[in-house]
Amino acid sequence: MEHYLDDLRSLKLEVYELFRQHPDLLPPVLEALTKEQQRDLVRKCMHCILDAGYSPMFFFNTDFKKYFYLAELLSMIDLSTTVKLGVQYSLWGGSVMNLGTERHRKQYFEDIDKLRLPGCFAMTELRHGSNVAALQTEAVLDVATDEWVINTPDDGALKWWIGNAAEDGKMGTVFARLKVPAPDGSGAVDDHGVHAFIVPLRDMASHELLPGVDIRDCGYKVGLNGIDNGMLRFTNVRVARENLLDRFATVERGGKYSSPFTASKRFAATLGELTGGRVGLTTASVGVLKGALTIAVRYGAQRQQFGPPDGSEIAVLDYQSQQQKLMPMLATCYALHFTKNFLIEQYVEMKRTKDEELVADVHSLSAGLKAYTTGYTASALSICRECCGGHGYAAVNRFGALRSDHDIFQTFEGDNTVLLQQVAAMLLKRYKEQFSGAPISATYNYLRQWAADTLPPNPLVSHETDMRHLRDPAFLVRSLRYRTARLLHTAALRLRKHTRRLGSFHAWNKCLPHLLALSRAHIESVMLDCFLEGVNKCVDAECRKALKAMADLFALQRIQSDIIFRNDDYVAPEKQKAIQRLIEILCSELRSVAVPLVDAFSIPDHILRAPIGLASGQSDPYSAYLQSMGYAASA
Ligand SMILES: CCCCCCCCCCCCC/C=C/C(=O)SCCNC(=O)CCNC(=O)[C@H](O)C(C)(C)COP(=O)(O)OP(=O)(O)OC[C@H]1O[C@@H](n2cnc3c(N)ncnc32)[C@H](O)[C@@H]1OP(=O)(O)O
Ligand SMILES: Cc1cc2nc3c(=O)[nH]c(=O)nc-3n(C[C@H](O)[C@H](O)[C@H](O)COP(=O)(O)OP(=O)(O)OC[C@H]3O[C@@H](n4cnc5c(N)ncnc54)[C@H](O)[C@@H]3O)c2cc1C
Repeated sequence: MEHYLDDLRSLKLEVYELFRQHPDLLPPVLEALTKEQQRDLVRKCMHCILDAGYSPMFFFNTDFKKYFYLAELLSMIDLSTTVKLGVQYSLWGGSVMNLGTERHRKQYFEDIDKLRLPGCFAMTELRHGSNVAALQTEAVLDVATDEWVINTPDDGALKWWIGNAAEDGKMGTVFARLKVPAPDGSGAVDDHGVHAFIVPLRDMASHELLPGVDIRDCGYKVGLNGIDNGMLRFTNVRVARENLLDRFATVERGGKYSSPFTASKRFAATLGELTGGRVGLTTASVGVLKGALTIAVRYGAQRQQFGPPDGSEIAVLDYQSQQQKLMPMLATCYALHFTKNFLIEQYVEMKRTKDEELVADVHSLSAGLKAYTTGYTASALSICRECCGGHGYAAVNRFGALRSDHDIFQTFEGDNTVLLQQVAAMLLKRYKEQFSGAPISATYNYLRQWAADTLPPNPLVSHETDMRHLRDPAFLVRSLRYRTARLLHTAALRLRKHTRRLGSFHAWNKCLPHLLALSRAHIESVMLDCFLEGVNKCVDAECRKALKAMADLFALQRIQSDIIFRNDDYVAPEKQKAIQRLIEILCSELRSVAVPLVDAFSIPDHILRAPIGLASGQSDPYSAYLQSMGYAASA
């Protein structure tokens, strides 16, 4: 394992060194580029990475840990480049490799890998984004010519937001309703639902749009303007029958459709292509969170404002308000660090075994963690900016660009609210299984003893205020599991009650806030488990002490802030007060090691590029900032 960590460390050093040698490729923060200039910069960045031998497709195909680590490394370099690479390799490349068969892999892998074949992942339409099953683009088989005829039936079916489409994409994986003649010869058409098709968009030589393909530019966005998102309309675009990505369903010459899977399993498999992108977005978002905290903690540790009448001014990080904003965030960042590593391990195992249970588990965990992480990072970016006061608002200190670019992480690759519901659905499914005696997979095995967990603790425990007890991992783990089990049990009861009267769809909607709370509770429970495993594996005593303090703070803050723990007297009032006191103590303790904890993210100054947050600025915090604003360097 140690050897592999060295491998990742050298990847980090090499990639960051690459950008030290090419500072011109780092997006400027002092001047606003047009979208065309940003797109050009992204193309140069991508080629620089590929020319240096970092082939994302090779990593994607052979070493997922490096692939996803590359996403984290690139996130503080430029999110447009990160996402554009993700579109090319995770989505366009991934869909061809994983929804297609050996024939498609042979035909396209090399050109996709070498960026000779820039491509798109055309799923979303104007009227449907989250609801993939309702997509309307159609692919009708013309039996006479043995071709699919791809059409956009109306404006609502215009493909929208498609990355790489407006300028660069030569081809795309287009998600369309597969329609073939009904086998009974009646002349009717069978609609087999959404499938994936390879559709050429532009001439390989002239780059002109092909007949029947109309592409418009989505124009300026809130951020990520280095990506050329486009709208696509197809008018009788003809592609060979072989262009159906036919790993999960086939159509023979003459139009016979067959699939070894049920429609739902086939749909799940098609959607499975999105899982890798969600893992990638999670790791990239953790990278942004680490960067934002590095800036805010370093700045807070040296920015002085006010002080006692008889003394000098103090660092703003010495104020409890600042500590209680940033230390729980630092703890959550470390929790997410360990959990995204767990997710990647699970993803690698899933790709190795193709185990159905694990596929479902990883779908749920990746959906939940992508939603949790990107939502947390989005709010953290605002809090970190605010913790830096006015100087956090200077473009040169990067919070603005990071916030604009990262914002959409909460929506694309699956809207967060929609994805969290996938977690609740999975938990309810496992909950029902446990009563039918079906095996419960690893991630959910704490549901096995949910009955015990949902019982309020005996009064001795709910009134226990001893610090050792409050920091006992058994208490912390059991509390978060109790919350999930309680929410799951009551959600199942409520759904059963309301379904009888409202039907399942409206019952689900009536319980939606409850279900979203259940999903978040589950994700936080998994995060604490991963965090404590990371603590136990840490060999350095000092480091382990700091990690344990953060793990305790992470869990205690969740217990302190969630009303459910007081509803059932799980935590009595005096225990709640003791928890609050302990949180303040832990924040104060962690403040003293906060800078080493963000230094440990080891984001070099030439990548961080925020003058108020540079490691080199710790002695004289203003010199780098003054220089960046055009003042001469201090002697
Ligand atoms: C080198 C650098 C690398 C960088 C890498 C980092 C970046 C990564 C890439 C970033 C790219 C960003 C650009 C953006 C691209 C996009 O946005 S692409 C489009 C994204 N769109 C979506 O995500 C659509 C979201 N909607 C859905 O996923 C589905 O519609 C749904 C909501 C999940 C399904 O809803 P519904 O129709 O109600 O069906 P269900 O009953 O819920 O599901 C049916 C069954 O399918 C299972 N399932 C669903 N999804 C998956 C999955 N992903 N994997 C496996 N299984 C799945 C679901 O559990 C159901 O199963 P059963 O219960 O057993 O029936
Ligand atoms: C910059 C950018 C790049 C993109 N790149 C691509 C790409 O390359 N390829 C591609 O195919 N797509 C891409 N997309 C589209 C993206 O995948 C969709 O925007 C996303 O899937 C959400 O769909 P939507 O925008 O239609 O929102 P909707 O699904 O309409 O959601 C709108 C609101 O309704 C809520 N909502 C929807 N359904 C429910 C529900 N069941 N329960 C509760 N609330 C609900 C959502 O939470 C959200 O707040 C991109 C989008 C952007 C902005």
